[in-house]
Amino acid sequence: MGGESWLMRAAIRAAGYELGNAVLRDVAIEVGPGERVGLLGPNGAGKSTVMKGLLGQLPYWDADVRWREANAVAGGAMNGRLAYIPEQPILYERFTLWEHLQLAAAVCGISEERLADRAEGLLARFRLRHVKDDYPIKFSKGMQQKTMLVAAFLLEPSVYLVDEPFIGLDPAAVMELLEALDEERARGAGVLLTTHVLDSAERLCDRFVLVHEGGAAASGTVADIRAASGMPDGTPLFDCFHRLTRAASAEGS
Ligand SMILES: Nc1ncnc2c1ncn2[C@@H]1O[C@H](COP(=O)(O)OP(=O)(O)OP(=O)(O)O)[C@@H](O)[C@H]1O
Repeated sequence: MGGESWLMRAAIRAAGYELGNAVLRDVAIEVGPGERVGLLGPNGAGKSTVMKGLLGQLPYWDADVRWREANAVAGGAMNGRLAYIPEQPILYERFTLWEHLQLAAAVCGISEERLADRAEGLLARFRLRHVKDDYPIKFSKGMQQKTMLVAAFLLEPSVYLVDEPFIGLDPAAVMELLEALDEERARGAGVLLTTHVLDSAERLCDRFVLVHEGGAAASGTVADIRAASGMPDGTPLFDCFHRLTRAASAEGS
């Protein structure tokens, strides 16, 4: 995978929206070059909270996040390593699509030349070239999501954090997204994605972290998840997920 050698390891002790009030405890996530890791869990389990914490957007984040490079370990420094593709587009009313890309480039230290070089291809790929001087606030929801995709792919990060990629995009756009992610994986990027579409997750991801009621219910390959759920070989992830979340809810009640 592009000769890259690094590993992101996040050990989250506690995280939440008010200091001392944890909505998430004891969740560990690892992503390496070329890997696709699925962060799964029911509504309210804490998936978006993990993403926000990794991005430094949580008031309460007691976690140890390390990047292991070939021969060194770096703590915390996320700049330029992560790109976030949110489920709900984050857009500025007064900025055109091109200005959104200029802003993303400026924040991440990408030169105007690099922006011009890379953005045109991405706009063409996601079929947005004809609206690059229009205001995304007036776009359809799917076009707004694609605006977020272009901004993220522009950055060429180590890890893509992708929140629910299969909702809101049309099937062609989902294919384009998956192809673009595959090209980035070939470059050496990793992907951490959240989704409720478990059959797609099973097909696409190498490993999984299943969060439930603010904790890790299981993690590993699909075989590990099957073993943790006590289900036989060949059982779809969907059934393992239900077995595990029901068992955890029953224990908690
Ligand atoms: N801004 C916020 N302020 C306070 N609590 C929040 C906030 N956002 C989320 N929470 C709480 O944190 C917990 C985890 O929410 P989170 O959004 O991480 O879940 P999720 O797994 O992403 O759910 P979904 O699948 O519905 O998107 C929930 O109990 C939720 O109510």
